[in-house]
Amino acid sequence: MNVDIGNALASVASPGVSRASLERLDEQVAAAHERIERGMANADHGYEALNLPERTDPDEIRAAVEPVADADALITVGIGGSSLGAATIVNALESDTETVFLDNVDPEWVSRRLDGIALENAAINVVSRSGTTAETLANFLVVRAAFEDAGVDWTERTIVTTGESGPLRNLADRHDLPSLKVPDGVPGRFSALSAVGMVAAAVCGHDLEALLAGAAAERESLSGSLFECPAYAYGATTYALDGRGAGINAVMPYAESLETSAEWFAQLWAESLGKDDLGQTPVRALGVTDQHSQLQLYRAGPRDKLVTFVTADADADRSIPATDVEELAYLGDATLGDLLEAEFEATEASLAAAGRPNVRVELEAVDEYELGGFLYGMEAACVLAGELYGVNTFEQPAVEWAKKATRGLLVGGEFEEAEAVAEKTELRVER
Ligand SMILES: O=P(O)(O)OC[C@H]1O[C@H](O)[C@H](O)[C@@H](O)[C@@H]1O
Repeated sequence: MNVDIGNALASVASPGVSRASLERLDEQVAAAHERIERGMANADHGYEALNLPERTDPDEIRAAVEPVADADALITVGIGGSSLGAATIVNALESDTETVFLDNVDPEWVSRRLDGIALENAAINVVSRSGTTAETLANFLVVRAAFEDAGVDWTERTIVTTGESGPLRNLADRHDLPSLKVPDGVPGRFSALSAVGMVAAAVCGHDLEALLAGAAAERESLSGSLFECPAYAYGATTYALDGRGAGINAVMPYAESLETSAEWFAQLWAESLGKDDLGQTPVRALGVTDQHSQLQLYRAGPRDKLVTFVTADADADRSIPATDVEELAYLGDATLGDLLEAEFEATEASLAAAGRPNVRVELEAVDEYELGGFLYGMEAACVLAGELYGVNTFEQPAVEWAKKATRGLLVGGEFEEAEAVAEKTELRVER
């Protein structure tokens, strides 16, 4: 990936960061890079994620999915980092395999998605690092029962990706299911370039080697200077802008195929950096659609946000038919791709003209190689930002309270968190 941070400079935007400030910040980037390189060399927890291009074995993944390589449909059961990386890759690329990601427990939605799939030749990709995540286990039990009700042997259609122990590992062992191990030392949100994110890609027939090659190329670009490394340029610029008031980062891909990547980025950024009262709030947006939705706020609302445009050269285009409607004649000489490109450039310039900081992240295409580079690059940007914030990038203790409250509400027992639910302060306004 390449980045263009020109519209984040103080000469363009407020808040903005001066080139001199970036040059001073570059000294911290160099020190952070040394820590990152050390962490990678030692395979330390979290930093190990940046070793995945060398650690992930595509042959091992393909061998595990071989029994279901012919699947017409793939149901991925996981949540958070155990779903979003896979969904980003699969939703970005074309495949004949119908894919469903069950990462919520909304009963109507789960039923509608399941009822819409012919289970006879479908496969189940169940993913959970801990093997204990309530939503994933609940959905897996529901999906398994649906297979049984359809008379389909789920044990012949299920791939498990989980840790060395836990309920899912026990299930895989008990039924001798094809299984893969989540990589040690890699938090879920950083695991897209491992079996966690790539089993789904393998079933869909995507090029795993190209994904990893793109990531490896991004790995090679990591250097001690933000002026030489796109990932660090992005991580350092977002950190500097947050420190100057841009506490919100709206990620706005100009490609429908990259919409899910904004959801993946939101977890990566929020769960890694949202600690110690610090962190930048990711907002998911989509170009051109949000030009007719959120752009008003981005251009004329509070000066508290950065817009991250993600662009990719599309390989397919489509002409806009000529029309005799005079007001629309200007469209008839263009293609949809021309219109999308013009709208992106106009929106980018519109924000710059209003002094609103924005950054461009450029992919040369939406293909496995570029996707691998983007996933790796944003992960490296996040690791760098975490070093600059001085937070523990790789843990997420704040998500545990709600889990305990949920357990307490469902099973009772000694969960003070559940008692807090009963003590909610109310001020109801009813029709
Ligand atoms: O992979 P699992 O153990 O099922 O965890 C799935 C997700 O839930 C956890 O609560 C964390 O918030 C995420 O970082 C993680 O990716």
